[in-house]
Amino acid sequence: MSDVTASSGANGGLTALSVSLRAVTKAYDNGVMALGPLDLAVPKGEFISLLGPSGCGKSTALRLIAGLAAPSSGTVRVARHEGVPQPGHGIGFVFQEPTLMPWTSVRENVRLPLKLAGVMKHDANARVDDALASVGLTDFAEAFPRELSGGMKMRVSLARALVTDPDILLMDEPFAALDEITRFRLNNDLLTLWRGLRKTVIFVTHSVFESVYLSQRVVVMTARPGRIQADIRVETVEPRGEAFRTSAAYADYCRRVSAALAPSYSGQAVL
Ligand SMILES: Nc1ncnc2c1ncn2[C@@H]1O[C@H](COP(=O)(O)OP(=O)(O)OP(=O)(O)O)[C@@H](O)[C@H]1O
Repeated sequence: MSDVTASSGANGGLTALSVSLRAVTKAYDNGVMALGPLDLAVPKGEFISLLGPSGCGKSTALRLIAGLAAPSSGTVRVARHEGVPQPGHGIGFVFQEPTLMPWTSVRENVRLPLKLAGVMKHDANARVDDALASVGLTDFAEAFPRELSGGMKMRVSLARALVTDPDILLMDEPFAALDEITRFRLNNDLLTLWRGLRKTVIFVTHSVFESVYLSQRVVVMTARPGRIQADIRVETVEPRGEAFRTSAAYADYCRRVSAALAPSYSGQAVL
């Protein structure tokens, strides 16, 4: 039996947990066993990365958490705000492709989730302005997507995910297509945002370096069907910055995470 539950925190024992997956599996209709069994508990406000080989089920895990797909077995629980109804069900999703509407402005792209939730334009405006300011795009509100660089388009996508003030931000390889300099900059800006907003972030990446730089916890998954190979806590002086990126501690964490990933591409037994 699968069970997808939205808990308000007062029930379901999820007071401190944002997301809880218990013995979750996912088999697609074509017979592909994509995931699991997977157990994962993410406390509120934590920034975790899911790292694993291509096709191990990382995107599937995000889709299950977002309620875009149902597990084949097991339980997915997501804690929600109490009281105020949340457009977007309290979850913001950022994909690798910014998927912006090319025919309209940055402002209208960011307003879309509020529009879909029936929020009137004059009520939405202040929230759109806040979201644009949070990603440094105030001056580009009236620009069209074609006028933006790849990094700026990704900022619009991030603003669009933030505009509903979700509790949880799911990010599926958002910076994978960007050049390294833009990626580093967006990494830093994302960390600044996270420190200010303290949302729960579940960040999918293929990059060991990115996962260690960004997250408090790196969850390394096995090859398909994805299970947890290692769960590594990254403890360092906050706030993180270039000093961390070039430190011996950072290199050491990267080595540990790479070692945990190794069996999934070398076929070795798990240590
Ligand atoms: N809708 C679907 N129907 C059938 N199979 C699917 C579907 N979505 C994903 N799969 C398969 O499930 C497995 C896991 O896919 P998923 O996209 O979750 O992996 P991933 O770890 O995110 O991959 P990548 O890192 O390459 O993006 C893959 O083998 C994929 O082909």
